[in-house]
Amino acid sequence: VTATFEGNPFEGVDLWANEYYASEIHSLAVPQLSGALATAAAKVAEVPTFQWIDTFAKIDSIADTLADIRAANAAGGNYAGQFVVYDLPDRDCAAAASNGEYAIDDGGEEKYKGYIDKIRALFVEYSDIRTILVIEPDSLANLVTNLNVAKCANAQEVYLRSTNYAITQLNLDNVAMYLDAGHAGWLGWPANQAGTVDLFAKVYKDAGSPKSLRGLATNVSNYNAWSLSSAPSYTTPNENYDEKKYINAIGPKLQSAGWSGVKFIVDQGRSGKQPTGQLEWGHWCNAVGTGFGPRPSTNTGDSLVDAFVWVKPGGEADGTSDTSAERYDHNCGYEDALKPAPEAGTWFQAYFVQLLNNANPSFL
Ligand SMILES: O=[N+]([O-])c1ccc(O[C@@H]2O[C@H](CO)[C@@H](O[C@@H]3O[C@H](CO)[C@@H](O[C@@H]4O[C@H](CO)[C@@H](O)[C@H](O)[C@H]4O)[C@H](O)[C@H]3O)[C@H](O)[C@H]2O)cc1
Ligand SMILES: [Mg+2]
Repeated sequence: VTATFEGNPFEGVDLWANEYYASEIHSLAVPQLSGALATAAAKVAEVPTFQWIDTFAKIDSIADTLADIRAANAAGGNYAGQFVVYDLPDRDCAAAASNGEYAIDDGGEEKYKGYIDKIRALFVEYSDIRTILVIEPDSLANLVTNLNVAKCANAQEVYLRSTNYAITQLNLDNVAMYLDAGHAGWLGWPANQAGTVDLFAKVYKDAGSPKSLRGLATNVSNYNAWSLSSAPSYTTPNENYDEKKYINAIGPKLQSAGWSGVKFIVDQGRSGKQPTGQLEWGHWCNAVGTGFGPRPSTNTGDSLVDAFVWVKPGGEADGTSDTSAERYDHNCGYEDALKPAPEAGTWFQAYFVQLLNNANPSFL
């Protein structure tokens, strides 16, 4: 039976802790730990994180996870899956660390359609499972603030057409989608809000206001608090110094711009220590002084916010610190970036231990 639903997709289900992250922790992290830290690490593996589909080949891991969920649900469970769609051509156009497999000048737009088509086929095959998606981190946000970057300006139309393809093709009864919308320190600056609202409202309307497109995801792969009583030094002079302020600044504006039912989810996976150890708010790569944050929950206290979630799986690197690497980004060389760091998306043990030691609530 198709897992149709109304309203908040996080209500009335349990979130699945996928085997991909659990196996990273059990095979890579735990063996390097002992005593209390090893015990705490094993608990992190039980937290439901989003599974990043950052290559065409990774689509097979969606099938694995959906099969796991189907089996668990057949045994009495009521689980939903969480995935990140992340493979745009000329991906991560303003940075180097997360550049992807597809290039616009090498047929990337058509290849991306094939990527989306294969994913859609799985969600149709597993229409009995509720599936929650974050669509293309950093992409539209870069179109708001980085059209001065040649690679982003060149990618603009392809990003828009590809995003439209994704949200129309994945508009299925068992699917809920959230478009990535940067974070308070990115699109939350007053100067960036108008551009943000215009772009996201346009994308929503141009796609025909898809029923499955529930809203926006914020703070993905970043470290901001949900709600603070005072501004961390590095956030000044932005009045929106946490995600609650950012969301409540743009939510009503999006409603007025034609997205009346817009809702939000907020990544809190690496937000447990506030203030963080960042020297500059814009230093996004492997930031020091961070910890695992509030666990995924619908208990947000804010009618605009469906859930706190863990989108970026803590322990997977943001980018390599190897200055000779092709994907080396200078952001990963800053003093407040933990080093030495491996390639984006690969296991970064020292970072995992940092998050574990600084976790709030604690796993220890
Ligand atoms: O004093 N003032 O009044 C004032 C006004 C405006 C100011 O300008 C703002 O300054 C902000 C920095 O504070 C900039 O925000 C940064 O923008 C970067 C992209 O350009 C983001 O990087 C991405 O981060 C992702 C993970 O989040 C990575 O996955 C991804 O690979 C990576 O590319 C940073 O997060 C984000 O913090 C704004 O654009 C800029 O408009 C500044 C001051
Ligand atoms: Mg990144």
